[in-house]
Amino acid sequence: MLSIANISKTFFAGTVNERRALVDLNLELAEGDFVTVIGSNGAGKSTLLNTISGRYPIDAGEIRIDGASVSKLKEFKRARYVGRVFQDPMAGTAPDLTIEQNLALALQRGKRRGLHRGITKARREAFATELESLELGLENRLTAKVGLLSGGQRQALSLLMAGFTQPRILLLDEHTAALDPQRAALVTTLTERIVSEGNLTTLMVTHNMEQAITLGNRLVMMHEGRIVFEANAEEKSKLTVPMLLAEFAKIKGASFDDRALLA
Ligand SMILES: Nc1ncnc2c1ncn2[C@@H]1O[C@H](COP(=O)(O)OP(=O)(O)OP(=O)(O)O)[C@@H](O)[C@H]1O
Repeated sequence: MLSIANISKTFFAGTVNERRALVDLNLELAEGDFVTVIGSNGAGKSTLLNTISGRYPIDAGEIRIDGASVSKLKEFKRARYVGRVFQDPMAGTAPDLTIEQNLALALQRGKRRGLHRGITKARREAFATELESLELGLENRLTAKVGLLSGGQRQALSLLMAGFTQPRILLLDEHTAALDPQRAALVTTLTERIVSEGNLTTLMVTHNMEQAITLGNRLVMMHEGRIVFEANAEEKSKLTVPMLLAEFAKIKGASFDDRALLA
């Protein structure tokens, strides 16, 4: 479904600031796979997501979605395949639009043709039902500007919107990291629900090893632009945090004060 073959990405190539963010990386996702991605700081996790979304062009290799190469497609053209929720709660929603306007935009993006833009009574009711499931009281605030919401509320809304668009790939980039533990737990539960209800093929970057083990059916560990450890569904079901730490310790040069180890 998503095929990443021998991709490389170097920033500032040939200068003193050269950074090899991805090095000949390969990853295949089957339909419905939910892969958690962990790794040291600067391992290339965000860059991997950014190359899939088209934010950064790759230097070499190929990215295919459903067999078709998207390597040369611009970010806005890939947006119809790719849903994304970032660490920054401010990034996924439009602050000056109301909750219902944000939801309507997301819905429109999912069904590209033959959809009128208006917010009908029926649609407003459908939005309210969806929002009710978040248990954040947002169903009563459909006409409130999204900029007024808390970080956790915005993240929950971003996820709901990503689910609406039925993306071929959902990219989650530390999307619970900026939230307090209670809100992070809520957004984590919502993530599981939206991914499983939509059978969404998902890549989720996290620094939280417990979360990386609990969520999804596969896990990959990155270091210096490469995948250095992988666990399939069966292996993952037996994984523990100490086992992951042991894998991490095998990596030459990985530092023990890395955030990834402390999460
Ligand atoms: N836009 C950019 N310009 C220059 N260098 C970049 C850019 N984005 C990433 N890099 C570099 O590429 C490497 C990989 O960075 P990336 O952000 O992908 O790592 P990460 O695994 O997501 O790290 P973290 O866990 O710290 O967020 C790093 O050396 C980083 O400095």
